[in-house]
Amino acid sequence: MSSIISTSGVTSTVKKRSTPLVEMEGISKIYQTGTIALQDVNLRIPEGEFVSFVGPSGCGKSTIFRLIAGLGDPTSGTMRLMGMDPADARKQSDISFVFQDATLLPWCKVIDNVTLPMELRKIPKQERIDKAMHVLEMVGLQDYAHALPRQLSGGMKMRVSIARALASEPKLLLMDEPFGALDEMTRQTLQDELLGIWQKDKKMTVLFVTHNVFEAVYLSTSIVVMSARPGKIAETISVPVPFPRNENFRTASEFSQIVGQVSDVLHH
Ligand SMILES: Nc1ncnc2c1ncn2[C@@H]1O[C@H](COP(=O)(O)OP(=O)(O)OP(=O)(O)O)[C@@H](O)[C@H]1O
Repeated sequence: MSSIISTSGVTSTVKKRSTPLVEMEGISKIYQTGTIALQDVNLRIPEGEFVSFVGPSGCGKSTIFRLIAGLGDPTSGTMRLMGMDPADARKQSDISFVFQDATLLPWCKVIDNVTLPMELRKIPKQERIDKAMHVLEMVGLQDYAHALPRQLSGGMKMRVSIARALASEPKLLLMDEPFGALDEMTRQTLQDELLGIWQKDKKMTVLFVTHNVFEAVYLSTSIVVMSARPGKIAETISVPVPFPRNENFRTASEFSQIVGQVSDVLHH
């Protein structure tokens, strides 16, 4: 089991020898308003991990994602993606985003929503349709390719959003509270589907923001627990439980023990 990462000043063991997919060293971000969103963040995430970020509102989770995606620069510190300068890495490989709001274009059919980013990147029409149908099948929506978003439930809309993100075969998938607006049953179904997709493609790394500690423990190989004002990594907790995980894990003593461990760090 590879593990990650570090907390401010303390770097934990990285058993995997390959270049980390995401590497942050002494990253700070101060917005123009003077808010110190991140202070001295050190992070090393090997390829193929599923890492969740939890922490109080405003601790800088989305800021970390924005820096990785290139939506703004750090105030200080160094960052490398896939062992490269971030701008070069972003040109070479895809980084996809999924947000809490599925952000589908309401007047476009499901398939057109999924193919749109590929169209913008000038991928030939037949190729983008083939890829879109493939990812829609992965999320079980192949029969809804020609439906409009308003004909779908909240969970189905999120599946379309995930399919759209997967269509470009990203090396890195950033998910910012994707299941936050869904009911518990739908959320759990989508968690299992997402894990199934991630396991099929061992090279895709997923970074996942959630406020739900149970969700973080169920999904992740490691959990980055953050603290606020200023935003820092309080601790990184490994979840050394093999995949595939299923309902039995949710009721296992190991599960509640790790939930307790994460909650303890969150509340201190
Ligand atoms: N564009 C911005 N300009 C100024 N301050 C900002 C900006 N974006 C975020 N902040 C501030 O930076 C801090 C970190 O915000 P961020 O959105 O990264 O936190 P978060 O952990 O994702 O929060 P939440 O869990 O509520 O989504 C907050 O205090 C926020 O108000």
